[in-house]
Amino acid sequence: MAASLEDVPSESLLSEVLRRLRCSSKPDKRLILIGPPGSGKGTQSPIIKDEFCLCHLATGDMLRAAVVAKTPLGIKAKEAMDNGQLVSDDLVVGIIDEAMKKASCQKGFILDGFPRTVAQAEKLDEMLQKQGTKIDKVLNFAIDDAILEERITGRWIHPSSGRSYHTKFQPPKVPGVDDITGEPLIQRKDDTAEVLKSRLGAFHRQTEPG
Ligand SMILES: Nc1ncnc2c1ncn2[C@@H]1O[C@H](COP(=O)(O)OP(=O)(O)O)[C@@H](O)[C@H]1O
Repeated sequence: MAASLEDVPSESLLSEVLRRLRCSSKPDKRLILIGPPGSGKGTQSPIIKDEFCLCHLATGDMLRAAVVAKTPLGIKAKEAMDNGQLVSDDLVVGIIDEAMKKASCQKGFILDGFPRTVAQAEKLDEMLQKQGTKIDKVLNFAIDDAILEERITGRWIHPSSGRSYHTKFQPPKVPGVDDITGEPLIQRKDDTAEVLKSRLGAFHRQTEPG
C-alpha cells in the first residue's frame, strides 16, 4: 500500500512535483538498446531514463527477480539463464507485454535486452501496432568481444536498482557496498568467463543483425 502523503517529507514531495513538471515537457520516446553482454546497456539506461522520464525495461533484471522470488516464471527461466542460453520467447514476450502497461512507461520506454530473437521482434511489432505507437530509435552498442570478458568478470551489481560497478573501472566507495543505499552488491552467477562464452554465442547467433 502507498504511504500516507502526510508521512512523506516535504523535500521529497517537492522534488517529486518538480520531476513531474520537468517530465511533462519531454517528448515521448521509445528506444531499443542492442549490444553484447557488458557493452554498457545497463550503465547508459538509467541515465537516458532519468533524462527523458522513461521506464527501463530490462528483461534480464526482471527474469533474475523472478528467479530469486521462485515464481513459476523464475523456475522455468533459471536453467537457461544459468547456462547463458536464451529463455523461451513466450516467457519474455509475456513479461514485456505486462511491464509496458506500467504508469512509469507513460512517456515511453527503454527496452534493454529485448527483443533478442526475430520471433521476439515480430511480437514487439504486433504489441506496438496494438498500442498505435512505434520505436523512435535503436541504439547498437558495437563492442569487440575481446574487451568484454574483463568487464563482465569484474562487475558487481546492486540488484534492486540495477546499478553496476567494476572492481577496476568503476569501484564503489566501499568494496562490496552500493554507494547510494549502503546495501550489499552481488556478482551475477552468469558473469563468469565460461558462461560469458555461451552468452556471446547466443548474441552473435540469435540477436546480432545478420
Ligand atoms: N529477451 C530475452 N530473450 C531470452 N532470454 C533472455 C532475454 N532477456 C534476458 N534473457 C535471459 O537472461 C539472461 C541475462 O540477460 P541480461 O541481464 O540481459 O544479460 P546480458 O545482456 O548481460 O547477457 C540471458 O542470458 C538470458 O538467459
